[in-house]
Amino acid sequence: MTKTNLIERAKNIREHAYTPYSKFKVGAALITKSGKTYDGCNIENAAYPVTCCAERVAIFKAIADGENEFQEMAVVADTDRPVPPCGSCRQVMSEFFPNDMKIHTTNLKGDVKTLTMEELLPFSFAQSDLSNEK
Ligand SMILES: O=c1ccn([C@H]2C[C@H](O)[C@@H](CO)O2)c(=O)[nH]1
Ligand SMILES: [Zn+2]
Repeated sequence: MTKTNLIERAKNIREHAYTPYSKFKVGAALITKSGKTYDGCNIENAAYPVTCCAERVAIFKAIADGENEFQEMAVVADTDRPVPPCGSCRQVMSEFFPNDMKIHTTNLKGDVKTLTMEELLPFSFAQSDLSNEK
């Protein structure tokens, strides 16, 4: 799958975003090493903090489906600049994405900013940091 196709998938699922509170729709598309795609949109809740971002919906769908090796992700929103994933999503991404994995952040105007996982969340807290705990 090309970067353009992945971005197109993110744009399509963005239409399914459930956003009665913010009206801010986000779409994310994730491709696994084996070539499967998992798309996500943000899903809000009347209890605002319960909201789940598009990126995490896509990742959690893949994990629940038994997939845990990832290749590339695209994220899109109607923003002036390519939409920056939030801190919670960056942390979840860093749990599953290799340091050199590419994340294409984009907007409806077609601006694209591609970052590696390492660039998106440097010096991230990881499983290996827990090793001294008894
Ligand atoms: O990268 C982002 C940034 C925000 N949101 C969602 C969360 C909430 O539903 C709305 C406004 O923050 O956008 C995402 O899904 N991904
Ligand atoms: Zn997020």
